[in-house]
Amino acid sequence: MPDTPSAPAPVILGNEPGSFPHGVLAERHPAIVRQVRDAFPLGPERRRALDALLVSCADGVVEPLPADADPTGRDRDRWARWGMDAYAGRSWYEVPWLWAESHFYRRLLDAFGHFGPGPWQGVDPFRPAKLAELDAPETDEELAALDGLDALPAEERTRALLHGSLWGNRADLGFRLSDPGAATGGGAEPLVADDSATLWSLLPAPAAGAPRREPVTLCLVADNAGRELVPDLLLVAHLLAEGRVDRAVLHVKPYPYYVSDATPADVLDALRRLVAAGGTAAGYGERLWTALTDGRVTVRAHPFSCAPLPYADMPGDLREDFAAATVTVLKGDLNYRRLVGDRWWPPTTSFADVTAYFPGPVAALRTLKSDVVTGLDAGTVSALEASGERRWRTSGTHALIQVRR
Ligand SMILES: O=P(O)(O)OC[C@H]1O[C@](O)(CO)[C@@H](O)[C@@H]1O
Repeated sequence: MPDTPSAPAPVILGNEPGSFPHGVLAERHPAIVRQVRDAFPLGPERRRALDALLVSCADGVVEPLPADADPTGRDRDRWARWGMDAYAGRSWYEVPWLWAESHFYRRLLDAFGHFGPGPWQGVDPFRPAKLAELDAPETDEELAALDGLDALPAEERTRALLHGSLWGNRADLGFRLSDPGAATGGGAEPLVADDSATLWSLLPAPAAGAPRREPVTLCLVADNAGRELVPDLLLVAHLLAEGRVDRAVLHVKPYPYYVSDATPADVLDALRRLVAAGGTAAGYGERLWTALTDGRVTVRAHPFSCAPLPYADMPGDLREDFAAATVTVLKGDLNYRRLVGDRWWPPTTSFADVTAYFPGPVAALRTLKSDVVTGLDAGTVSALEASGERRWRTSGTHALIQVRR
């Protein structure tokens, strides 16, 4: 029996040296700043801004967004609503870890000049790494392997594409920065929760000759670009082709975020990659291209997708989007943190209870890359604890499929 929480668990902070969140703030963030600094021929002003961010990461406090951080002024208002007034002046390590990480990326883009005006306005500082991943031989191999799918029975093909999308979440560039081995470990890794049968009960394959039913809409809240987004797109194309889904809304980030998170530009890159791949992959790519042009698939980049807050705080228009979907599938670790709240839940806490606020059926497809987890049964937790694998929560070697109808 899952445990119903009697009160919210403590929010995860990054203030404990030696903990995973502390390492992200103290080590990963400076490494990301240096990577961006080295990847572009930035002028002195931008380099100074990035160096100032490095100093701030080491021992600084959260500062209000400067007046020139956002030419439209709208983003400053948003950050005010998202907690800036409460957190400005406090240490990066003492505010919620989710907030600190999310805000770091906003500051990094600022320092880089992404919000302009200037030559780097609109440029994605992570694009070189994203494109390298999309062009890697491993991507060719993964796409060529799709040719073998046609021989599989329909249900196995669907399962293979779901698992491709799930484990594609291990391909996360920010993750690899500090743990290069983690994303490449071979072999099928164990699922710690698998509600895929519930997912398919929400998206059944239409039986031949069955009466027309209500249109089925899938909301897919994407995570990383490149080798995660490609299998996400394949899954969407497949569900459309099978008639399990009539329409799909793909949510991506409005600006570069958490190194490899997908933006609209990344959707185009991935789609072009599919279409150019030939074979079965190109067939999926072309189907998706058509579905985008006829409106069955739409792409949305909502500002809240880059908010430093849990989905429980989502605004009304986004709530309506999710409420209109037959099911919303959230990809990846960060979306999971935002879905269940980035808290020290006991792992057996009921997933259904902590997502009860979500405006409709919701599914999480996630590899475990941070401490938060819910919805595990007690036996699974004991087995994980007994396995001697200290980092099962954070190493990306385990995954889950959780669904709340
Ligand atoms: O790409 P994903 O699966 O959302 O994972 C990103 C994860 O990486 C981190 O930045 C560090 O692990 C987490 O904060 C975040 O949850």
